[in-house]
Amino acid sequence: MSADLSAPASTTPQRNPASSTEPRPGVASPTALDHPATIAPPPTGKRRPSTSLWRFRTYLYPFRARFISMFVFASIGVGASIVVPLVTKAVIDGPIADSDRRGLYALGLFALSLGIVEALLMFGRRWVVAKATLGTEYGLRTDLYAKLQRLPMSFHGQWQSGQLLSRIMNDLSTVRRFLGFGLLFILMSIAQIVVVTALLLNMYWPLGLVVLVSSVPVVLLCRRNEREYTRLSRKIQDETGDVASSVEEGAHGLRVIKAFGRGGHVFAKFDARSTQLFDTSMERVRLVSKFWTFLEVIPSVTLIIVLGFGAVAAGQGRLTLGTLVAFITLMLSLVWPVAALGFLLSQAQEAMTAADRIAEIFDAENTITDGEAELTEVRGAVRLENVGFRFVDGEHDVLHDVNLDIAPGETIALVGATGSGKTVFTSLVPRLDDVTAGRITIDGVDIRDLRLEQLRTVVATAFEDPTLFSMSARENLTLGRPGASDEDIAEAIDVAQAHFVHDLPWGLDTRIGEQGMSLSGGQRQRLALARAVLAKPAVLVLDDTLSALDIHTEALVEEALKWVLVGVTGVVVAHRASTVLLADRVAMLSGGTISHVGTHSELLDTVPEYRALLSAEFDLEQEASALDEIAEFEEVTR
Ligand SMILES: Nc1ncnc2c1ncn2[C@@H]1O[C@H](COP(=O)(O)OP(=O)(O)OP(=O)(O)O)[C@@H](O)[C@H]1O
Repeated sequence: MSADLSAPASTTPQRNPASSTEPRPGVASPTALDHPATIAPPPTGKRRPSTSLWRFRTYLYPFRARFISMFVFASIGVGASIVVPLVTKAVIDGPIADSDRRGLYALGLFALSLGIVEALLMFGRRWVVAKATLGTEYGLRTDLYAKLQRLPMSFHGQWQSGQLLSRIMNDLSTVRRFLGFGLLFILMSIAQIVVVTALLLNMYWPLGLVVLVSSVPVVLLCRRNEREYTRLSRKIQDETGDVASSVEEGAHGLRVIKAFGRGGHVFAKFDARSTQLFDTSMERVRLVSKFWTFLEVIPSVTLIIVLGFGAVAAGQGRLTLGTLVAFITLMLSLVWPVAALGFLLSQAQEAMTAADRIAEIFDAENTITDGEAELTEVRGAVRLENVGFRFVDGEHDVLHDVNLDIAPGETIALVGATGSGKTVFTSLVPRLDDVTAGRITIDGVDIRDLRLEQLRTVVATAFEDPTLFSMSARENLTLGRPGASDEDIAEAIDVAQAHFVHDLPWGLDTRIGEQGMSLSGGQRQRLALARAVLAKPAVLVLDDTLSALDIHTEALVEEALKWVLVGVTGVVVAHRASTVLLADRVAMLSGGTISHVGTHSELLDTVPEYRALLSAEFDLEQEASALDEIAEFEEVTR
């Protein structure tokens, strides 16, 4: 008997495409577990862990035939292993005592057949169980990933991605190991202990009683260790998540770490977390070692007692030699189930805490839920009515009383100081976050009433921090419109001035490195911009997408954007006068609300704060163009 110790594969979490993921056929529906909770659960669970594991039973249903076969095979196998000592007894007390050669062959053949049946059943059990447990793990993992995709940005802001990674990989594997191995053997061990003890009592009750009494300290010890083992298991699982977070942050932030020469500092932090994990794991090993030692001692002591009393009883003729041999063989067959029970119960505890950690994600409140309304003809009129927003853990509103009417086809430039809430504003339109006050409508329909899939087709967003996925440039581009034609792709590339993709080694089929790190910041932004443009939305939201472009490329992209924004309702976060000029009107964010709306020249004339904001940018532009001139001069004079 061997535990399945296959190491879980690792993966890197990436930002979500906004689409929801449909459950796969043959896999339990995610809604089976998607109970909305009133508040997001804390990272450490307070519920009874066994409840979480029990909830996941629906994932076993598609494989019930296999699980039932597994139990049937295992039960027959255990039955066969119990019958063999009884046959031995019959052989010793019958054919051997009576020198009956034919009887000896018959019983010997029977015992041999039992052994073969047992081996075949073990093979059958392993074969049927593999698909069932891997399928259960697959179903759970798919639904967990789908749930993560549906959860709002506020959830992902609160959770470390390493913790999510450790739950979706390690904890799920722990649950799978328990379902495929631990649970079966706990039940089989208990059944074997009960049946064999009953047989022993029936064979010769005084010795049976000795065996029965010896199980009392085992049960007591299991109960005593249970709480401590659960606590340590939970701690180890949380600390594994912390280590995964360190690795993930270290890998993503490697450039910053190297640039600041903080490798030693970051390593020390990682080392501290790893050491903590090592210490807790050792603490659990110590607990288990003490427990096991005790469990190993009990059967040995029992065996000595049984052997002593058994020999005396056999000498006095109170039991036959065959019965004594069968008694001892049966009793020895209990050593493994009794000793394994401790390990199996620990595995059960571990699986329960793992299930608890997984349930915390399933229980997280999905605040961004699908509406039912559908826009038949999209015009793209966007209206914000008394909109307010506060982060879940925030103490004050980031936005309040925001009112704005954007006509179909109109472009609004959103201008405001750093931290004034521009990014928050842009995240509210595609419902990456939901307003906490007021409402946003598109063509008069509250966006919370719209089907999310339609909303995110109507609204396309390009972010300040352009996330690219580990896939080809083409796949990255067509994320929002998978069926886009080559002409559409070429047009979007043209608009976003992303022609550099054609110079990549395999052109559009070049795989962009993890998080697009093999591209420059400006290239990534242009690709992300092309992605948003390609989606052909009615409402295009650009959150400072021009910030990483040099002045010349920015001018080219801006020129192209003029054409993109024709006939599209646009919200463009702008820092520079040149970007503002793309818009029909400017909305200025100040003090958490839209303080002024008007044309660029109106605001320049009447709002000193606006003037100050843009002139600061103008100064920076002047500085940048001066630097460009110096660079050009150096290039020429080199
Ligand atoms: N997850 C969060 N939890 C709490 N507060 C946040 C969170 N994210 C942003 N904020 C706060 O919300 C405010 C608005 O942030 P936002 O990113 O929208 O500013 P911004 O105008 O886009 O700034 P910038 O021009 O620098 O990009 C800031 O004060 C910021 O600190």
